Amino acid sequence: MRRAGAADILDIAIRNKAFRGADGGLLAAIDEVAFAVPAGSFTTLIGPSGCGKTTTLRIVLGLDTDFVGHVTLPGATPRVAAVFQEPRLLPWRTVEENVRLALPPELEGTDPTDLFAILGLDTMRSRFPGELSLGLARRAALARAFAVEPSLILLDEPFVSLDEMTASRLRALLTTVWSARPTTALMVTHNLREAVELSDRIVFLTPRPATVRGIHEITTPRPARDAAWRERELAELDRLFPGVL
Ligand SMILES: Nc1ncnc2c1ncn2[C@@H]1O[C@H](COP(=O)(O)OP(=O)(O)OP(=O)(O)O)[C@@H](O)[C@H]1O
Repeated sequence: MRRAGAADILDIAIRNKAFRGADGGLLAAIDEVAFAVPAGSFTTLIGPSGCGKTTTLRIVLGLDTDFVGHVTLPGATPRVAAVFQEPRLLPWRTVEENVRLALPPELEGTDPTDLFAILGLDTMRSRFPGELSLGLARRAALARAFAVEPSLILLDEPFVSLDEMTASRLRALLTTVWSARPTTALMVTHNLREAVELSDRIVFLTPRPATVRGIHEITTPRPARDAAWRERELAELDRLFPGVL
């Protein structure tokens, strides 16, 4: 069951999610994953490979409705944007056209110049996706997601398969664009360093079938999260949640 509500938080309460295998048997993917993402916060979902993270995002997106539980989306008229591992840009459209085509009717004609500037895409507007590196294509996907002024943005491993320098630059750009256009955000990652750099809260999942192992709040302001702070935070998380590193 799925219902959209007027509350400003994202409320996820998945009580059970199973897949039917080719042999007809059931594979339990999620046992109980229940947590809230406060309005305007950045929450990260982290857990072992195959534990049910993408399944959770697909349920929140409404792409999978075959589960027990409920999801309440934030905003009086929820608008959800998603950024996937593959940028999923239309190859026959320019970067700017890709962004403009995603706009809902009420935002049609909105000038994306500021957004392109924040994301360092000013000179890429008339390029086609095939002319972009993976890092630039991911920036274009971020521009498209933020352009729709979402009440919720979902990010599924948006920095995976990038070299560390490109990923680090993209993380900084995400922080900048998210600060300029604050919205409720839920990201899935395998990378705990990335999670502590970006998040207000981290939700740790158990191996499949997923349950919430624990939730860690981070109150340190992002500009104060320097290398020394990050190492201390990671050590603390390893103490609280052994094996997460
Ligand atoms: N359509 C499907 N049919 C059958 N099983 C599926 C389907 N989608 C996912 N699964 C299984 O459900 C479990 C959870 O998958 P999911 O993709 O959500 O995990 P994940 O935590 O995102 O994994 P990863 O970290 O490797 O990306 C896995 O065992 C997966 O094989």
